[in-house]
This record gives sequence, structure tokens and C-alpha cells, in this order.
Amino acid sequence: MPDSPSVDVTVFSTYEALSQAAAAHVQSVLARALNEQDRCALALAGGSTPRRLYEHLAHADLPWERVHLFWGDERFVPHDDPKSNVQLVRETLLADLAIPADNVHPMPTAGTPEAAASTYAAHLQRQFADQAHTFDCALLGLGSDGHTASLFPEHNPLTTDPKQVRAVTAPARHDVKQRLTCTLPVFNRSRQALFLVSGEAKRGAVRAVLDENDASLPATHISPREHLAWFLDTSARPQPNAHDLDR
Ligand SMILES: O=C1O[C@H](COP(=O)(O)O)[C@@H](O)[C@H](O)[C@H]1O
Repeated sequence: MPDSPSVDVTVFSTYEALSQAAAAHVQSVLARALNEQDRCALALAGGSTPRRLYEHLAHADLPWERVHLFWGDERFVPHDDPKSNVQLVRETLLADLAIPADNVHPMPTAGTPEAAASTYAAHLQRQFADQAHTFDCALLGLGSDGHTASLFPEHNPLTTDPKQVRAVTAPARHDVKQRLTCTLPVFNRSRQALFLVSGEAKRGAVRAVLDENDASLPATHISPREHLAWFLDTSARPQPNAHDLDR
């Protein structure tokens, strides 16, 4: 059994404070990785929560030519579709960022989802020659149903999944059904992971993962090699003394 990562949970008073702190956290994790290696890898999340974080991260003082961007999951729509996780990152982080095009590794969304999943898995295999270690930092979100990336409770994602990337059909409550997602072992071979969670709708899922250790929820099984951070706002986790960077 691998050692458990250290875990910390920080609650911020506002979405803005959460986003600012998350950008600073990602910057520091990547900078530390770059002190030890030539390049570093960040896995990006989609959905609505990371939008402000990406806008802040776009101003981070990092040697971007040494930073590689991957996606933890993607909706199977064209990259310029408003629902695409690539489009979100293009509008926010990538809009004015001086990063070489070769450092940006979107999931393909042409052909069949199964073929696209195999193509991205082969790409990850080439990018991470040392298969014991994938991303230096995996950014993750949490759905109100406890899904993370596009790993849904109904699919019972496996911590021992032999595949690195899967094509999945999201449950009916989700608007974009066809998805690609990295699997739990890929996230769990990351050095660090950061969950970013905002909003009252997530309160139950946060409680189920952090307080009840609910094994039916994919997010409960995220266990990177070194450190797991949870950044929440008070709407997702009510706290009287939440951090407020805006004061
Ligand atoms: O569908 C997705 O949902 C999760 C959570 O998104 P949010 O809108 O609640 O922030 C996200 O992490 C994932 O990347 C995305 O594809």
C-alpha cells in the first residue's frame, strides 16, 4: 500500500479569496517542482469553479516555457464549444499567456470517444516516461453528486483501473453526456492534488467526502503521492473564522 498523503483543508470567506489563494498555491507547487526538475506538469479541471483561479494564474510569475498543461477531463465537444474545458482555459489562463503551444496538451475530441481516450492515454504514456509519477499538481473540482473530473459515482471508478483515460457517459442529470476522463490511478500518481470547491450546492458532497469518508463517491478515493489540499469557501463549508484575503 502506498503511504497516505498529508491532507489539509482551508476554508475561505469568499469565492474570490479562494481563487486567489488557489492560484498562489498552484504557483508555489509548480515553482517547487521546477527547483528539482526541468519541466513540470499541471492537470487542469473544467466546470465553473476554476474560472477565477485561471484568471489569477495567468499573471503568475513562472517560467511558463517549462510548464506543461494537461486536462484531467474533457467534455466530448469541439474545443471551441462554450461547454468545453479547453475553451474555459483558452478564455482565462491561455488568453494572454506566453506559453509554447507544444506545452499545451488538450484531450482530443474528434473521432470516437474511445479512440480519443486511447490517443490521450498513449500521449500520457509518452509524456510521463516514469510511470510512477504523473502530474506535479492535479487540480480537481467536486460536483454536488460527488463526482470529480468525469469520474461519476454510478460508474464505481476503480483505484486499480488498468486504463489511464476512459470514455464515459455522464448520468442523465449532466448536460454534456459524452466525456473523457483520466482515471483514479493517474490522479493518484500525481505528486499533489488540489480540490477547489465553492457553493452551497456542494455542501452535502463535501461533508460526505471529508467527514463521512463515503466510499461510494469518486472524490473520496483521490490520494496523491505527497499532498492533498482542499480549498473551500464558506458557502461549501460554513466556518466562522474563514480566511479572507480581501480584508
Ligand atoms: O463536469 C465537470 O464538473 C466538475 C465540477 O465542476 P463545477 O462546475 O461544479 O466546478 C469539474 O471539476 C470537471 O472538470 C467538469 O468536467
